[in-house]
Amino acid sequence: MSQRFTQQPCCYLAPSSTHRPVPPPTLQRLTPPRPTTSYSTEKMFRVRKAPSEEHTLANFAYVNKADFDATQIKHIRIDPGPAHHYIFSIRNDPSIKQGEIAFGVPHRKWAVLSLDQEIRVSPFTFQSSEYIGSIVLSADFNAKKNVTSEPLNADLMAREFSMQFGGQAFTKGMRMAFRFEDKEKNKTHTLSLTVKSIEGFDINKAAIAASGGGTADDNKPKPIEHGELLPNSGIVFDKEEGSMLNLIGKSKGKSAYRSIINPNWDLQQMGIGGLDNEFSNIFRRAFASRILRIHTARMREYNKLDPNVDLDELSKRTKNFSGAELEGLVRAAQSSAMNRLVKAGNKAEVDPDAIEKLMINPGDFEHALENDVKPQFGRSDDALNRFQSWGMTVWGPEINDILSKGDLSVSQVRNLKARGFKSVLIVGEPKTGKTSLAAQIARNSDFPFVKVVSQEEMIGLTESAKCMALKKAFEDAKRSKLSLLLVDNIDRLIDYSPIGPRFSNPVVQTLLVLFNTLPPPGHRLLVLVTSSSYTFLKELGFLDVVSRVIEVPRLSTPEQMVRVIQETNNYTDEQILEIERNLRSLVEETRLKIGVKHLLELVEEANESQPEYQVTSLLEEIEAVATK
Ligand SMILES: Nc1ncnc2c1ncn2[C@@H]1O[C@H](COP(=O)(O)OP(=O)(O)OP(=O)(O)O)[C@@H](O)[C@H]1O
Repeated sequence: MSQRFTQQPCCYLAPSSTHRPVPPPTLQRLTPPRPTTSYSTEKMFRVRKAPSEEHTLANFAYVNKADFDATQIKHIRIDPGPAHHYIFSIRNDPSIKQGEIAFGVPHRKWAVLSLDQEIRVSPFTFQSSEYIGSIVLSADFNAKKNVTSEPLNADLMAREFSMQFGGQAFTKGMRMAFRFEDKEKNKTHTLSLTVKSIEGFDINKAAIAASGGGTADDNKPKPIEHGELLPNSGIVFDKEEGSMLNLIGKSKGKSAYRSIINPNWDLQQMGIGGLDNEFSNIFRRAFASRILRIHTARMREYNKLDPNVDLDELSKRTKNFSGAELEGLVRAAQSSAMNRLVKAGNKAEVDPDAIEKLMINPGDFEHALENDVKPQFGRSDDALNRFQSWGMTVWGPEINDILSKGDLSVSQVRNLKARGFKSVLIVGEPKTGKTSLAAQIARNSDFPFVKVVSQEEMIGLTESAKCMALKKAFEDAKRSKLSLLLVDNIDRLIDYSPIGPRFSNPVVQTLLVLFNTLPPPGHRLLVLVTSSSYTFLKELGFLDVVSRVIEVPRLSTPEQMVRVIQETNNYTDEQILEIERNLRSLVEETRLKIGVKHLLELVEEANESQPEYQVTSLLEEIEAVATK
């Protein structure tokens, strides 16, 4: 039997009925080894809007066939700036002119693209290790007006998702819109999704391992940054933090553990047609035999560790954990296993054979990782997400400019040879989006250690305890080789009050010392600081210790304001025109300027009124700001 995949074109079994026509994605044939990215046909394109909502929902980037023929090129890579790139699947659309590339709003927000921006685009091909075994998506309603408390069936969503997007490219952090129809209830829901994590597998290595070659590691799923979705990839939905979404079903939630290969794994159905049965069986066995195997000395000694637990895999997932945190993790897994042996009734009873029956399994570690122990060191991805609750609207070139300046500081720190420390002050009026932009720079940096220091974590601390906490945050960051610390809202950290003015001198002095101390040799640190009190920081001497100042402006034109309002998806095209008309005269009369966060807050407030008054209410709120 040949180990190679056959050469016939393969097909994807399109769903028999979906609420909207989904173009059947053609799955790439698997021919090991797959070529890597080719830059030979790199071109410059201008960013445009996706022509319709349907285009946005199909999750592609759209180009003219004369530029890239989508029957030949499935995916592209765009390079909006020197430090980051994004991958999209493409479709041809005759309404897109040559030299143009169109994206829906979620994609533009994710890749921080402004309309008319010029970007470099090249064809992209995934490697054989970049097939998606499972993907975790966090979900929320795409607009407040669509919020419902009725339960949404995550299994149904997972099925729809794989039908709609099989063969497409997905990347960690990617945002997208997803519409699905609950046929039982005859309802359509539109959600916004963010890709939280992806596990990939190497289809070629797995085949080799299945026939006895390669190493044990070859057929394990591994976290990957991006990959191609197979119609049979495991799909798990989490609800976005703070979302009203009520998910039910097996495909939901953090605790849902789904095997990378489900029992009905059928390569024919996956669209990888033309394989003989023998190969399919070997392939299926290769994955069925993989499950996690972990051991810890004491537990193993007493035969309390399920042989399916895999320490190698676990150590990869916990590489940022300290010794104490690892110990805590093992203990949390133990107590999860113990809980299974406790019968809950009127009074809790422990199974009399608990000691014999106690067995710590992979699910216990999974549970402990998700719920109990989070590393002190590592990336504060959750915190960064929280700072961008409304996403990023590129309301003007100013945003790209700010992010490029941030990227430059990131590259400078990365390229420092010996030891290095740079700090960037991100200043602007209140509610202009400073923290969110700092979070975007942190996200783009891809540094292994990213931590946030904010007043929220220091509530209730005395002045000296606060100084200690700050010292510890800097020390922790300096311990890692390449770190980024986001010191959010320094004004609040130093208890600054313009009346007086008052501030905490010990905290200021501590920060000045910390900003003046280099990390140890071989260690590099970038600190991003946000503030609304430029003049005061200048008086304190802060500007002498920071390497760069980035200013975040307010929105000052009706076009910028309309763009932000439009991207909330709360208004019809007619309503947007009405808002635009009114804003034009208001801005002309009052020279109104408003921060992006402030404007988004007003949209949210206006949404609380009856639908027919929402536009009036929004305009009144904005007018009140303008005339204050
Ligand atoms: N282009 C943008 N730049 C920044 N934030 C944006 C942008 N587009 C949308 N947003 C959203 O606006 C909000 C900005 O809030 P953020 O806390 O960053 O503002 P801030 O200036 O730090 O506020 P404050 O002065 O109250 O501390 C976030 O929810 C973010 O998702």
